[in-house]
Amino acid sequence: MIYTCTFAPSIDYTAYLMHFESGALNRTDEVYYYPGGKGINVSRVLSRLGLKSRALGYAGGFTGRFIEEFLDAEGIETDFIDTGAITRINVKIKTGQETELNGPGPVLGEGQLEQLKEKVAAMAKGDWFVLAGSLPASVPIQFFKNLAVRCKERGIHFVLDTSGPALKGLLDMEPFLIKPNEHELGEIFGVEITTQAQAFHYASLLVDRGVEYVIVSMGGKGAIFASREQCFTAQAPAGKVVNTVGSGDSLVSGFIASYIQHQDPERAFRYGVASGSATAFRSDLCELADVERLLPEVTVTPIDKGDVTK
Ligand SMILES: Nc1ncnc2c1ncn2[C@@H]1O[C@H](COP(=O)(O)OP(=O)(O)OP(=O)(O)O)[C@@H](O)[C@H]1O
Ligand SMILES: O=P(O)(O)OC[C@@]1(O)O[C@H](CO)[C@@H](O)[C@@H]1O
Repeated sequence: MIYTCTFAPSIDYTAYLMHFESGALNRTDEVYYYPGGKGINVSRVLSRLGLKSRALGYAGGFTGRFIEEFLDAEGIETDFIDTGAITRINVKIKTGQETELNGPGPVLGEGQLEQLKEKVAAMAKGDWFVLAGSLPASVPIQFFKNLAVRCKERGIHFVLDTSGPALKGLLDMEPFLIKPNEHELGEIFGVEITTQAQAFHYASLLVDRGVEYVIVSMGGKGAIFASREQCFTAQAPAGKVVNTVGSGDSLVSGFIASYIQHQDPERAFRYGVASGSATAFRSDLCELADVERLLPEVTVTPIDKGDVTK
């Protein structure tokens, strides 16, 4: 079973308008309400790619109910722990440029953390635990480390897609896959990363620290893949960008979906990049047909590890 875990889900209130002026009354043209949060996006894309998953995490209030009902209507199993508070609404403003306003995550007590621990304890060898999205700063990093240790001990694939101090704090837990974007990777090392060569250099340092697969997503510039054995670059296909929210999560889903079927990292990487771009070219997340159509347009090139320089 694939379990996704979103500590801070959201409703993504996505508004399209021609111009946005800060400090003025703006009226929107079209609006959409999507269930959001990185783990939830991973579950939604997996479902579109034909894979079952169970969405874990924390939700509450009328917004939490909206998310559960939406996922239920899409046939996605949920098992959220009640926060007793209203789950955040994140505002995504689309004017050609993309502006985001993300709310704070929930405040959690020990009992609520214990409940998640029990769910992870019940997972079995070969399962996947995808911990994605921001993690509340109030939860001690040791809590997440313990979850990662549990995954390692039980042969559960631990996929980590978070940012900031939580990402930095969990790198040494030997996750199976991490997928920072170029900014998140730069944050780990306190540098700015703009080229694939730089991304390779720093991704390789993470592989040396024990991460099995590192994918660095770079928006329209594509992505890079690094592991102990192989390195690849991928060029993203060209297309009309509509909404890139969730494109990174779609990359993670596409990778997992293909990897489960073929255990081939290169093939999974290509499928992941096609999934990421397919989402960038739609208002909501990608559908299987979009991914299959874009797949031949993704160029994956092997890189000699010896050629990886800054
Ligand atoms: N402008 C674009 N054109 C083509 N493909 C894109 C574009 N932006 C994103 N993608 C695709 O989506 C993948 C992930 O994008 P990105 O690096 O923006 O992820 P991210 O920052 O983690 O996104 P999010 O956090 O919103 O999910 C890229 O590797 C690429 O395949
Ligand atoms: O605030 P976080 O948890 O870092 O990111 C949350 C978020 O921006 O990420 C998803 C896209 O990846 C959106 O659905 C959601 O609104």
